[in-house]
Amino acid sequence: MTKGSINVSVENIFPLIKKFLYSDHEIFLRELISNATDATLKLKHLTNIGEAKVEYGNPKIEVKIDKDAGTLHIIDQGIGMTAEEVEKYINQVAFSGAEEFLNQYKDSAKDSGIIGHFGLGFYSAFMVADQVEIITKSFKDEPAVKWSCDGSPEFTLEETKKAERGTEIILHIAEDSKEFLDEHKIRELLLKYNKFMPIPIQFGMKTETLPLPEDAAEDAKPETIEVENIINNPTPAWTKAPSELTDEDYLNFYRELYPMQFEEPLFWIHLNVDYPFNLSGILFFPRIGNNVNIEKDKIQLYQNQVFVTDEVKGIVPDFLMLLRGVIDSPDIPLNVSRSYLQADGAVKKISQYITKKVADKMASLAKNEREEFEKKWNDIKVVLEYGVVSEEKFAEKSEKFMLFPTVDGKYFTWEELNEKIKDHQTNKDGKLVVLYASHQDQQDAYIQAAQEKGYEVLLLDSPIASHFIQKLEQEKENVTFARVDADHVQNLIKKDEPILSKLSDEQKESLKTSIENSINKQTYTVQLEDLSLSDAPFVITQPEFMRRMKEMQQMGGGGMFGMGNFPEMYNLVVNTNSELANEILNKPEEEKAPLINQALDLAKLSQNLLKGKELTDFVKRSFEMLK
Ligand SMILES: Nc1ncnc2c1ncn2[C@@H]1O[C@H](COP(=O)(O)OP(=O)(O)OP(=O)(O)O)[C@@H](O)[C@H]1O
Repeated sequence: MTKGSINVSVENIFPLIKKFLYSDHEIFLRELISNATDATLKLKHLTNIGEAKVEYGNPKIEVKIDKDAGTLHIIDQGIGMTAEEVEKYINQVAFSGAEEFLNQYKDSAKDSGIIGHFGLGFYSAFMVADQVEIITKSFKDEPAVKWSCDGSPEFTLEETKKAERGTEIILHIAEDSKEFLDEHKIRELLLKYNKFMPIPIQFGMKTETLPLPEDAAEDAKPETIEVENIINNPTPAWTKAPSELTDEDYLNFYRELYPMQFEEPLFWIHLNVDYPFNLSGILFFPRIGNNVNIEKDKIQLYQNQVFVTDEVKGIVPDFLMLLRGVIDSPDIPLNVSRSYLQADGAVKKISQYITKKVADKMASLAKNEREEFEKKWNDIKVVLEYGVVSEEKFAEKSEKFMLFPTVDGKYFTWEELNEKIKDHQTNKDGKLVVLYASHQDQQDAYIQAAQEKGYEVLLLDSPIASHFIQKLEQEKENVTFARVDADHVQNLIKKDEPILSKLSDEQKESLKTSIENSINKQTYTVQLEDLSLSDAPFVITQPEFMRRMKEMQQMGGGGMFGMGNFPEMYNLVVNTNSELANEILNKPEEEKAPLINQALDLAKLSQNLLKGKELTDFVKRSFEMLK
């Protein structure tokens, strides 16, 4: 037996490891299983190239709990180690890695971003164990050895008996880490980190019911057998070529990934690239609608099929954070802080690649499966609008796939829309005015008025529509958007048409004064307009600019500073050519106010602004009038 002391300058490194990595100490299992996987894959490689003259077979990794002994075992059938290799890889290489890590990050250890994702490898075992043993037999014809270390720099190394090739790591679980002797806990960790690792992982046994033979008697009981409980799927969909997969395979994988999601994804994008970086994965578009909260079931990041995190900010562009799925790349540096990640060249390229793939997929759907794409539009528009607003590269490609739905269920691309409305909706200054509603029911009166004039009205109702519109106006020359209630329909698209007025200037002045005296001037600005006889006498409008800035501010970002808290302000458009205007003018002074108030309430009602006591009073008053 050899006794030795690990060459170490830090007096006792293990308590330090434990302390620094405390918050994330469960990763020890992932690290040890990764090592077992590497050892197995190395053997596969060596047998493939004829370097190892042994049978590769169907190796597995076994995880076992021995409650009585207080130990957790990780057993593989990989290449194993000779005494010399243990000396080299465990006593020297692995240790120097751990030491280097500690020296480098001691001071910044509180930045858990660094610690959490640092592959500390074998020595992370000491986060949960007060003694660790390695029993290993190399695939080479050499005796098995046992290494043992109790967390001090002293270790022992001796020959031992082990018939099969491979390595068994035995963790004597420390008093404060007993939870890792709990089956549920270990199962949970295996499912979290190792669900898609490439070598089968066995954890205990399970009972399987055999199918009954066809000619079985009616009361026959099916037979059951005990089989190894394999917890992972070693060949998940993203590791296969898209040509090998059917739609059903993708849907099955989605269910496997998110067992608690009962709704199917709308479509998916298979990512696969190996130059200039290596990345594979599948992104799913769930039904998003106007719900922009992401709490659970996020995109998961893997490194060679080992789960790393579901915090993918910085790697996946922001607008795609609402998607689900998997990204697997060995090229994403995990041992660095978030701010560094965002500046990393490879990571930037990955983000750009993903953006491009999503844009290409959308363009192909819009071109080849237009009808289906239209049906799904409502569920994905938020993501795409967000993409246009936040990613220049995405915005550049977006004309091919952004759709503009109308209030009556038609969908146009920008080009189609432009073609359709350019003759009728260009104003006297040569600007194309795109009309839209944000709420079909609430703005019905305005929508109807616009449609009566032959205008197309879009329905832009996503929570970020105002940001999206703002962006389009910046990008496109001579285009302006106006919500249908931004002004009286006559003024929405100003044309060079002669305006005739029935009232003289003095009459208008008197009408304006009477109205202003009867209403709340803080909220409503009276605006007299010479409209046609059939146009509504009173209409409430909200100027586009003010309203949009307020909305943008409320949604976060953009908008003008302080606008979010600005009081609501409206214009009260009064049609001077209406019969009602005439009535008001000609009524005796004391009868004007009731008439004006009733008309204002009606206008409010059609803008959904009449609420609470005002509404109750209005209804009462209206009933009185019917008597
Ligand atoms: N189960 C095992 N079978 C064979 N060799 C192993 C096993 N576990 C560890 N080793 C050897 O010990 C070395 C050190 O392992 P350790 O986990 O500390 O670092 P690593 O795997 O090289 O890197 P990382 O820090 O990314 O985990 C490995 O490179 C490998 O040579």
